[in-house]
Amino acid sequence: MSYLFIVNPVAGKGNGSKIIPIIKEVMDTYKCTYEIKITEKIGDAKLFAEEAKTKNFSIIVSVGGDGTLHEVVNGMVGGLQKLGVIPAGTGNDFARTLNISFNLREALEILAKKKSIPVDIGRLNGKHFVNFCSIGLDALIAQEANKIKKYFSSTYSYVIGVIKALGKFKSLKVDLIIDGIKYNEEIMLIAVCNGAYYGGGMKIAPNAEVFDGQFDICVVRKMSKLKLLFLFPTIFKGEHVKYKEVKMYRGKDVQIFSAENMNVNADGEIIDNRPIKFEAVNKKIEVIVP
Ligand SMILES: Nc1ncnc2c1ncn2[C@@H]1O[C@H](COP(=O)(O)OP(=O)(O)OP(=O)(O)O)[C@@H](O)[C@H]1O
Repeated sequence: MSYLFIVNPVAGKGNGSKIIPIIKEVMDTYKCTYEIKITEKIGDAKLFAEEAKTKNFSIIVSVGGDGTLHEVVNGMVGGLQKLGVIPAGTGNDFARTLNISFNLREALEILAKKKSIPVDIGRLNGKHFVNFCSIGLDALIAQEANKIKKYFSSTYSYVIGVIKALGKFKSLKVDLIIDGIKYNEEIMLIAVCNGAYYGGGMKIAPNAEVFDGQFDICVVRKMSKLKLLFLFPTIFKGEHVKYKEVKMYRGKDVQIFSAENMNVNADGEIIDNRPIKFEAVNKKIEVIVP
């Protein structure tokens, strides 16, 4: 049983590189065989995970944040290896959903114990995502937050992103089709969630389960920007669902059409993608969990 650690050294403002001696120490203690590969640029994590599919590794470990994990999963999907998640990024929302400890030594010990469960992932026009995808105000917030998140905490970057994006954003008219049922909506944002958290700990889909084969879909309908400012802090505890403008749906196939331009925020990375068609893929990846 051999581990491949794919380490993003710049994740979490440099957390990724600090963890390497701890990986060696814990893996040696548990007498595990392992290899460490360090990413140098965007795309490396996906490439390393893809290459590992034909090699003798049984567990591929993403050491970084949700962006690194997104790449690793896209590289390893279709292979036989299990996935390990070491939360060394700024947000680490998927690790939060899976209850993986943010204490790196504890997270490594979880890996060494090798207990695993099958989890769902999402597919967007042939590519995959682990945690969520969103459109609307949310994608604009991520764009703004990404510009500054190297310098500030993820929550602070997110809040600044909200304020900047609110200044620019106009609501979007969309056709939302969930499992064949069409809803005409005018929205501020739609989040299609596999996991419960996004944005560094915001509980956007409080009842989401990663093994039910379905997405939890959060639709925030058109509202005044002032009201939205009051709504945002309530997402941290999942209390936004009490607002009448917030509607939660559940479904396996989700399509979104709009005459207007839509960017998609996929696990925190912005992609321009049309048509937008999400598909929940049930129990696609075996993940090491506590
Ligand atoms: N050596 C590198 N130099 C610069 N960027 C890199 C390097 N290796 C990987 N990357 C890119 O860094 C980006 C950010 O990584 P990641 O999302 O894992 O960390 P984070 O932003 O700190 O965490 P989170 O997404 O949980 O907030 C990813 O898009 C990844 O492709």
